[in-house]
Amino acid sequence: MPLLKQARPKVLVPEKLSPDGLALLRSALDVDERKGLSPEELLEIIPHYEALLVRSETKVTATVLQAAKRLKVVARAGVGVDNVDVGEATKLGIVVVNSPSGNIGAAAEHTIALMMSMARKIPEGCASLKAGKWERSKFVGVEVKGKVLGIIGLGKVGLTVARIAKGLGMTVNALDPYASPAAASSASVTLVSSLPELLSSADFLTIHTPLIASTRGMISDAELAQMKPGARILNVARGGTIDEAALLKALESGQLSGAAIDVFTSEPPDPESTASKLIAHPRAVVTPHLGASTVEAQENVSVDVCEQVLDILKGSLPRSAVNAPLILPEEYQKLQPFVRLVEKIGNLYTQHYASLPGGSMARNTFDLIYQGEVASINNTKPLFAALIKGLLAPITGQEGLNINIVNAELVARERGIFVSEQHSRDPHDDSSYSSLVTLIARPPSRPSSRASGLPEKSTGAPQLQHQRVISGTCSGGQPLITRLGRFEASFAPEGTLLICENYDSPGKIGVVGSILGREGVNINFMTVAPVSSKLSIHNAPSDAKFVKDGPTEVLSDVSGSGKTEALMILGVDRVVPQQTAEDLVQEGGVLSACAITL
Ligand SMILES: NC(=O)c1ccc[n+]([C@@H]2O[C@H](COP(=O)([O-])OP(=O)(O)OC[C@H]3O[C@@H](n4cnc5c(N)ncnc54)[C@H](O)[C@@H]3O)[C@@H](O)[C@H]2O)c1
Ligand SMILES: O=C(O)[C@H](O)COP(=O)(O)O
Repeated sequence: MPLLKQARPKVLVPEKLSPDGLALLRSALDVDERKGLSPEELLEIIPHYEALLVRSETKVTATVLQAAKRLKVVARAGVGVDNVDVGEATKLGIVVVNSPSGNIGAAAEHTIALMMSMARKIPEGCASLKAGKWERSKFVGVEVKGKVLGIIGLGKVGLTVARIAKGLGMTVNALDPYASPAAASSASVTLVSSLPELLSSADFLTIHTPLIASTRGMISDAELAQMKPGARILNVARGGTIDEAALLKALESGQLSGAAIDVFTSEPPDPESTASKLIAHPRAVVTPHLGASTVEAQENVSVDVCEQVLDILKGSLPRSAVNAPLILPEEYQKLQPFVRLVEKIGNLYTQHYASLPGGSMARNTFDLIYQGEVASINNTKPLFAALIKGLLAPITGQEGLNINIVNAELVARERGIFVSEQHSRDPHDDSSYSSLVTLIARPPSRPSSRASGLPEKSTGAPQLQHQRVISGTCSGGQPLITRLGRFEASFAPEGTLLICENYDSPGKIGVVGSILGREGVNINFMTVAPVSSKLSIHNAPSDAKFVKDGPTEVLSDVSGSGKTEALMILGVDRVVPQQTAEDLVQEGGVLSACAITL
């Protein structure tokens, strides 16, 4: 029989990307280069892809992201992610990565190239000569040496521009409320405290900020009027930071001697737009968003983001995620087994306790307690995300599967789930394990259960409600459940399990086995979990902790029957029908039977 070939993840590349990065992808993924897609075509094909690689042209809108059913990552081969709806991607659990430093040098050199071109009228001289003319006196320029360069945004590109400009003999002033004074001073840049101060001192003004609320339209009529008459302006950052109509007016009036622009509010500009009039102005030096267009920069950004795409599709964390927390690879290695454990604990919680009176989501406030070695992990975001995923996966289907460190907090907030994470390095009571993770569901307080509209039904057994606790550890890198409610357990949370609560009496196993056998359900393994003699959980809301409890008999006889209870956990080979679970209670005499799949 021919072997079924497993489908490889698919990557859509709708823009020109350097082949160096794409070559890395081809070993593991199907790379689909589809340049020139219309927005409608993109929307139509995006459901087939696990990854999308773009530059600044493709508009990755909320509609595109919502249509992308399998998308795990949007990779921006460059810096600016303003063409990606990062908020929507976060909601959907799609990681957005970029290449924050691959094209800094290219953008800075392009800025300097435009400044020199504008100062020395290179484009005009070149065009004139190509037109067969020899016009020398018409193209007299100015020198930059000894002039003042004003920089708005002293980030990676801004600082690189500043260093080159210093080398050209310029004085450099900068405005950036978040810039490091040490970095500015080491580049001999004077940080000024206000925009008017920067504008009035600059012979050349250059913008190197992202396009955000505080920078949109930051240079308009009023600001241009504050500049020295005859000053020159540059924008190699983002269209929209300078008001194009105001800039055109300032060029026409002669307030500005020149403008050098690489980026526009709409790209490519509409032929009827103000931007197109600006482009046509004789004292404007313009390029079609070429700041990052060097062979070197394109290789850098392509390799950078393609490596990250591979990481994400392998299940690791990328190094430059725009919407995910930074977790170092070595820390992640340590976390990984516990991520699986916590997800299993959450999943087990919902499936097991949802079958009890009151239902799982009657409780929405949890304590997640890390004890022993695991408590030394500081960045527990992946564990938090795993818990939310585990809790919700059994009741939300596809949405549950899409929960990850990108959107876990948002999802938890939207669903009103509160988790208090607690670290305790003190040795825990069960010292046979080096690490222990415990989930405790707090009983709903009266006002909040009313507010949530999910009142918990009384089971007539308040002690049971107080024992919604699951503990686990990692043994040989594999998850192991060590406590389920009042019972001291030891089972791997894998596959289909039947969890039966019963009185610990001879012959019970045989009865259960024969009922299951009658239904064609095979038992793979069985383990009995006695009532724990060691631990109990006190219901302290904010500082839940383990304490030694009273005499064992009190715990063993929570039902008040005088008999000893135990939990029987059976690993079975197929899903157990609800009717069979009911038969186990009716005919088999077990107290409760709950079938779960982990
Ligand atoms: N034209 C191109 O091809 C090209 C190439 C690379 C980068 N870029 C663009 O250049 C810009 C800068 O890139 P970067 O890598 O230096 O980014 P960066 O994040 O390193 O630097 C941006 C700086 O702007 C500062 N800033 C933010 N708001 C500000 C405000 N209101 N006033 C003053 N400063 C403010 C920040 O503090 C930061 O220091 C981005 O918009 C990027 O997309 C364009
Ligand atoms: O933000 C960036 O990295 C630049 O604007 C480059 O854009 P590009 O990849 O479309 O050239």
